[in-house]
Amino acid sequence: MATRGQVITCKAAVAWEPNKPLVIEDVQVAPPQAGEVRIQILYSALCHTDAYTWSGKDPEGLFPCILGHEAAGIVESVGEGVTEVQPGDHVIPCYQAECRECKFCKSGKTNLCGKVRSATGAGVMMADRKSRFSVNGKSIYHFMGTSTFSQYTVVHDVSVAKIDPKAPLDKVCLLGCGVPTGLGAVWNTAKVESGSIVAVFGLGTVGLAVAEGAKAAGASRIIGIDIDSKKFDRAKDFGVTEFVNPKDHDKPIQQVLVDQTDGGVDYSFECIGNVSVMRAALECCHKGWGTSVIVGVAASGQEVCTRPFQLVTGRVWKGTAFGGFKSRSQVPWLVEKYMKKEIKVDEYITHNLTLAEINKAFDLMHEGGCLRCVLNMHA
Ligand SMILES: NC(=O)c1ccc[n+]([C@@H]2O[C@H](COP(=O)([O-])OP(=O)(O)OC[C@H]3O[C@@H](n4cnc5c(N)ncnc54)[C@H](O)[C@@H]3O)[C@@H](O)[C@H]2O)c1
Ligand SMILES: N[C@@H](CCC(=O)N[C@@H](CSCO)C(=O)NCC(=O)O)C(=O)O
Ligand SMILES: [Zn+2]
Ligand SMILES: [Zn+2]
Repeated sequence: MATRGQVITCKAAVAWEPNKPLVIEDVQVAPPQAGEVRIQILYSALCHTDAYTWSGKDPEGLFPCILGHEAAGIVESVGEGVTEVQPGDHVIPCYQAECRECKFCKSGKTNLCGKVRSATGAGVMMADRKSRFSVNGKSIYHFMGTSTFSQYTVVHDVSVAKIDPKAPLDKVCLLGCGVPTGLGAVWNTAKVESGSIVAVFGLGTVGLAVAEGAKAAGASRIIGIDIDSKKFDRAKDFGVTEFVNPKDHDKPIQQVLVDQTDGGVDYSFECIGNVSVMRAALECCHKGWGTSVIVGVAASGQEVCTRPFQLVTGRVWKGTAFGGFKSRSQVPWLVEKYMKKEIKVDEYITHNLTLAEINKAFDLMHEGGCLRCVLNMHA
């Protein structure tokens, strides 16, 4: 390829400062070093976590940076020693790496991987602790090891899932974050059994994917909780069987749910990032066995609390990152499930815009009607 080994200048949305509009810049993207992969990003969706870091509330947020972590593209070139992907491969960048060698990967107990986490948290690449992005010589930080709001990005080889080239990249880009997170929270983290009563707090993409996963797992009731009643009609298509708006009740929402479910739900999922709701989600669980899974990402300085008695009496509090899925191994499997129409993806896409329209896409995210907005990165 003509660009192999060369610096590529391309368009990217740069977050120069928290909360200031992203700026489409000509960005220089350095060639991949050993163990790295340069990807042409074709489609990138926006996730609530991008907005969270952009807002300045993420303790790991670094500026200037290139956000974005839910995307799909084609490998442009690879660095020395990269064997599992080659130029032309269709891939999904994975913010949760999978090296298959570290203590975490070998534990059999978690999907977290320790190999590159310190570098991705510091916005740099492992090899030299430097960024591959710059604008007129000024270094720009990476984000979550993916930085997909750029036409080209560089990621670690342990952070790339090779997928079926027949899969439509404008759709399967969603399998980089929100949909797997919700499905996996149910299937891997909670392990919901058939007949269970499930409560889902927050009916955005992640909450709807929880509902979809719970329906597939055979849940008998799936109660959707959201402060926006307009969410319910759409939620029914994803498996939600009942809807509760906390604003319609004087009692705390946990009490409302306990009353409606003969003592509490079997499983609850917090898909908002609000620590008060996290508490409610735990406390609406059934005494003795109810399990609550935290999926939402809360702002710096926020802490969860409850009476320890809630746990003493058998409720279990858990959290999940990327739904517990092993990224490189299982993202291709999720793509296959989509191709066989076993999981929804298209249904989560409510808007399609271009990279140049990225600020409008973030505005849409804060409106109730938007689930996922997919950006065409080269239109
Ligand atoms: N753990 C992970 O790996 C992971 C992965 C992806 C996203 N996330 C996080 O999951 C959360 C949800 O993401 P999303 O993209 O679905 O977000 P979203 O903004 O689309 O959805 C959130 C929903 O919560 C509702 N809501 C807000 N406040 C509420 C309240 N007090 N009570 C009830 N409902 C309320 C909103 O109306 C909205 O429907 C975010 O915090 C995101 O950062 C975590
Ligand atoms: N940097 C934040 C934490 C953000 C966070 O929890 N990220 C989730 C993925 S959200 C995707 O939309 C995650 O996977 N966390 C595990 C990890 O980052 O290793 C903070 O510090 O609060
Ligand atoms: Zn995300
Ligand atoms: Zn690992």
